[in-house]
Amino acid sequence: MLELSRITAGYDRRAPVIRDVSLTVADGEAVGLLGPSGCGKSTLARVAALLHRPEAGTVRLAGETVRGYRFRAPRALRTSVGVVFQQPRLAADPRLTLRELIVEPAAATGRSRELAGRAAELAEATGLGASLLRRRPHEVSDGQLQRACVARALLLSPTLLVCDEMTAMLDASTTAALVAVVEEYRRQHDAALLAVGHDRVLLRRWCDRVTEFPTAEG
Ligand SMILES: Nc1ncnc2c1ncn2[C@@H]1O[C@H](COP(=O)(O)OP(=O)(O)OP(=O)(O)O)[C@@H](O)[C@H]1O
Repeated sequence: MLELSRITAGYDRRAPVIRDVSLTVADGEAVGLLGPSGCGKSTLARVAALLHRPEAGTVRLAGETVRGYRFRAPRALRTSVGVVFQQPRLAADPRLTLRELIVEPAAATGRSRELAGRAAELAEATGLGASLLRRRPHEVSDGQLQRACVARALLLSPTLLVCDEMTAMLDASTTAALVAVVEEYRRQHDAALLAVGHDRVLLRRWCDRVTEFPTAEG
């Protein structure tokens, strides 16, 4: 599903954050990625989600070699990856209601009407009732906003989910609820998962395999 080969990436060409890192996630597999703060896990997750162009190395997604990142990535490839970030407040457009936030990826592909029912199902699965769906990000808690971000990430039925510290700012019950939603989605769609985090116990429980950064693969 995802093959990251000898990736070098960062924010300053002279001082890359990650050097020569490789990682593979098989079809339907859940891989946990652990590592100390600042080692570059989020940077690698952003490369995997086609949001950050590496300086060197190859990314293959669903058998295709990735040549463009962000808006330069082909839409079909971009929408085959769902991403959930650590800080929902930075990821979510503050002007949108939670309902609009969930359905926005469909609007970008002209499929809002077709996917309205799916958006409602995902809102229900993530525990968001009608009154919360009418609110904007500043009117809900971090946990409620993260529920909407998970629903949004699943809307276009991705075959790979990248969860970057998805549960870092959540309490135990919201963590359990959102991990259960992701797992149910993966069971139904046979989707793969790359879960980045600090919580070894959670990742061991959640994933088929947990790897330390830099990965054993290189
Ligand atoms: N947009 C950016 N511009 C410049 N440097 C950045 C940027 N984002 C991250 N960095 C730097 O890159 C390094 C790796 O950051 P990254 O967020 O990938 O690490 P991480 O392992 O995910 O950390 P954490 O576990 O604390 O989230 C850090 O030194 C960080 O300061």
